[in-house]
Amino acid sequence: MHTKLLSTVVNTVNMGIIVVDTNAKILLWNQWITNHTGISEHDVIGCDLTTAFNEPVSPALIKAINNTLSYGLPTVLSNALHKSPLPLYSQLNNKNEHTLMLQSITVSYLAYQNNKTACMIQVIDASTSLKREKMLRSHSESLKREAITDSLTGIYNRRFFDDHFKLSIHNAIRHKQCMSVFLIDIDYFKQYNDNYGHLLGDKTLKAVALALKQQLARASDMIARYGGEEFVMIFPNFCYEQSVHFTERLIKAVYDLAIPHDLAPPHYRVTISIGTCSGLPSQNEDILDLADAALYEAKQQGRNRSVCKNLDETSTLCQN
Ligand SMILES: Nc1nc2c(ncn2[C@@H]2O[C@H](COP(=O)(O)OP(=O)(O)OP(=O)(O)O)[C@@H](O)[C@H]2O)c(=O)[nH]1
Repeated sequence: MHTKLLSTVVNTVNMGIIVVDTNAKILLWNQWITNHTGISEHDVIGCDLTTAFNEPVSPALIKAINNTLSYGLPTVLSNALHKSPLPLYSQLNNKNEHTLMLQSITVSYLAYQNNKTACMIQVIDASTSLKREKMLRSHSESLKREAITDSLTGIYNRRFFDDHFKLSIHNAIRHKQCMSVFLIDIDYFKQYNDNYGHLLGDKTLKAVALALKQQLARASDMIARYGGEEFVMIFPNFCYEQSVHFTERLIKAVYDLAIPHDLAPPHYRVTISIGTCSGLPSQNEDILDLADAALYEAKQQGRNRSVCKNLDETSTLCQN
């Protein structure tokens, strides 16, 4: 009665069980293994494990069995290193396509009646847990990405900028390298929204963000949405003279989008103003505050222009 119950359990359990003797001859082969090989227990009892399957068994598993039998200790085959030690198929129909099952295998030492010893191979289908793990990893990566991305424009958001800015200042001071900060603001954007509506305003914000982003050439350069219709760029190892030339490119890139703006004289199209500050920073706020002051000056001077400040010489250059 008890033996029958045990046999039912062994053949119902949702895992593969193979037991081999000290000569690697098969003593037990449960229904799960049959389901995933198409080979019945009856055909393999007494056969050598290496010949029971019609395909090769991984040498790592043979080694694990030998080790377990020699030292009486269990062995776990990591499924990161050994994906499919046994020729098992999740769905036998797929056998022709050779989609082997991903497996987690544990080899255990068995000591039973009259000092007999054997080795039990337990197999779990790791495909589902690996798939779940992969899904969770990709979900957590996309959550991380979302947390630092501005949902409207797809560029980095203010949160990312705040962290990145601190790190950039730290690196610039540490390596004694100049850096540049650019604050970029769309001109007369309130009037644009009032005249064309919020939806078109959003579309224009996206177009401007993309045009600005396309000007970035180095992986180390960063653009983020600073707030509303304002953007910020941080360029490490980028000095005053370079930033002066670069602002010209930014202004032209947005001007060339040729987005009509009937309430923005004298060009009557969407333009930007830029305030920049470059040099070797000393304190976090200095460089950003100076870029902000430069942006204010650019607005005061008529917009569609940049004002560039040099932190090292505290000189200012205005361009239009
Ligand atoms: N469509 C849209 N508008 C936004 C968004 N965020 C901020 N704005 C608008 O941007 C406008 C900014 O207006 P202001 O700060 O007065 O600046 P401005 O009209 O561009 O004037 P200047 O900067 O002086 O040229 C406001 O009308 C905000 O509602 C957004 O996500 N979408």
